[in-house]
Amino acid sequence: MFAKQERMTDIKRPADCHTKADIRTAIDALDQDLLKLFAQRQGYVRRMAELKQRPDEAFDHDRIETMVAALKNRAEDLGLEADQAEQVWRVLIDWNVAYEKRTIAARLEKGQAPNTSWVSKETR
Ligand SMILES: C=C(O[C@@H]1C=C(C(=O)O)C=C[C@H]1O)C(=O)O
Repeated sequence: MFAKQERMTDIKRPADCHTKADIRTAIDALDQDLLKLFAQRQGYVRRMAELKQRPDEAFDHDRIETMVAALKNRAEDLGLEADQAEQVWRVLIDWNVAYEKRTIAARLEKGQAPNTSWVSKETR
C-alpha cells in the first residue's frame, strides 16, 4: 500500500505577491509542506535503520552520490540552483547517516536483532 499523501497548500504565485506579508504567508505555508515531507521522509530513514544490520551500512557512498547528482539535475529543471539543492540534501543525508549509525550501534549494544517486533509504531 502507498503512503497517504495530503494535498499541498494553495498559495499566491510569487508575481501575485505585492507585500512582504504576502510573501511570508506563502513561505510559511510552503515550509509547513516541506516539514511534512521531511517528517515523512524521516519515517523511511528510521525504518532503514531498523533493517540495516551494521553501523557501517549507514553510509552508502554510491547511493548518496547517485541521488545528489540526480537531485541537482532535477533542481535545475525546476529552476532551483543545483548548489542549493546539493547543500540541503547533503546536510539532510549526513544527519540521517549519523542517526542510522548511532541507532544501529545502540541496538547492537543491547543485543537486539534487526527488524523485529520492537519496531516503533510511527515507522510502520
Ligand atoms: C536511507 C539510506 O541511508 C543513508 C541515508 C540516505 C538518505 O537520507 O537518503 C541515503 C543514503 C544512506 O547512506 C539508504 O541507504 O538509502
